[in-house]
Amino acid sequence: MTIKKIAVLTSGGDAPGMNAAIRAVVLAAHHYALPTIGFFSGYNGLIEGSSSALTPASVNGIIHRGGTILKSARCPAMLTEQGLESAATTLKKEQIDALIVIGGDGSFNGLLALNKYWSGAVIGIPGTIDNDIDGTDFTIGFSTAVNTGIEAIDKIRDTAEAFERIFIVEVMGRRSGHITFNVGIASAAEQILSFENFSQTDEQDKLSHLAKEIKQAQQNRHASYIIVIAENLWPGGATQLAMQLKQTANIDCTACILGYIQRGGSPVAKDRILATKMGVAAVQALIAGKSNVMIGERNNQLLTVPLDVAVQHKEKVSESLVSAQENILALTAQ
Ligand SMILES: Nc1ncnc2c1ncn2[C@@H]1O[C@H](COP(=O)(O)OP(=O)(O)O)[C@@H](O)[C@H]1O
Ligand SMILES: O=P(O)(O)OC[C@H]1O[C@](O)(COP(=O)(O)O)[C@@H](O)[C@@H]1O
Repeated sequence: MTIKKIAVLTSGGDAPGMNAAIRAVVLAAHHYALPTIGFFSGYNGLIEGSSSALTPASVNGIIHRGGTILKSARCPAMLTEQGLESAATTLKKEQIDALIVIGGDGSFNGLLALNKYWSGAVIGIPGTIDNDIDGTDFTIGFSTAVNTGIEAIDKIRDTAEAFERIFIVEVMGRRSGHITFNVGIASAAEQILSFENFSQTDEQDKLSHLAKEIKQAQQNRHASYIIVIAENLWPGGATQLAMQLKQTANIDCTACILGYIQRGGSPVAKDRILATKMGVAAVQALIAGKSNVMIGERNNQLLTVPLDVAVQHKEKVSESLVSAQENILALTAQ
């Protein structure tokens, strides 16, 4: 099928670098003389027919901006037959031949579902701070989120040192520990608690182990102590863990939830460049007749990955990272 007109949208949790990806898609499409339109607010824009033509002028001056000029959303209507039919109707009405979606695994599942209602070509670009997509070493936004987490914890470390305090810092990642392990290791956290090294059945053991470790560190006059914990891991989160340490071992901890700060801000160089390469590759993949694939990058080489493979969640946080933390770097191991 010859591609004559393409559409692009951003969906799911926004990620720094999404604007850089939009820009690259629009500039590459312009280069190949393909008119492009952007749909607003994720799949809502498709269902409601909310869109705007995108030209090189529309993407001028956005490469350094966090968030997404096309806005993003979680769109429950896409989980219904009616929603999918409306989305397909809009694409047909606008005479779109190909749709590029910048988002996470949920957004890719949306593309796979849409396929049954619309025969155009679909391409995914991995944009999520969580890095939880198979077939690519990195997703757009992950590097910036990790840097933001490190910068925040470096600051927390200063006050923790001054007051000899224990902090429990909760970071994002939905159900995967890429952010937790990378931020924890790079900020020299004394402990990292994530899905890869903790299960909820270990709760009581972990609590007494942590209490023992913290008391040992206090005896050894470690001035500060930082535990980095993944969101959705400990029942009740960092605040509850701090309360339990107080109740069971009389240890005072301060809980600090980094939250959405990790999703915003200007993308670091790595995300701008990854996003730009992937945006160009997405348009080229369409021209080459590809569909139902995600653009990924492995060992610095761009590649295409079937969308149904990208969403499998088989790839985990590197074992060497987990093992280095557990056996060498954690205060426990020293
Ligand atoms: N199985 C599915 N079928 C159709 N659409 C889906 C499906 N899963 C997710 N989506 C769409 O993709 C959107 C984004 O997914 P979500 O999981 O929230 O974020 P992300 O893409 O960042 O993982 C959802 O709000 C929904 O509109
Ligand atoms: O913005 P919401 O809907 O509260 O979602 C929060 C979730 O979004 C994220 O920031 C990004 O996740 P996705 O990219 O999968 O949407 C997660 O780290 C976090 O768990």
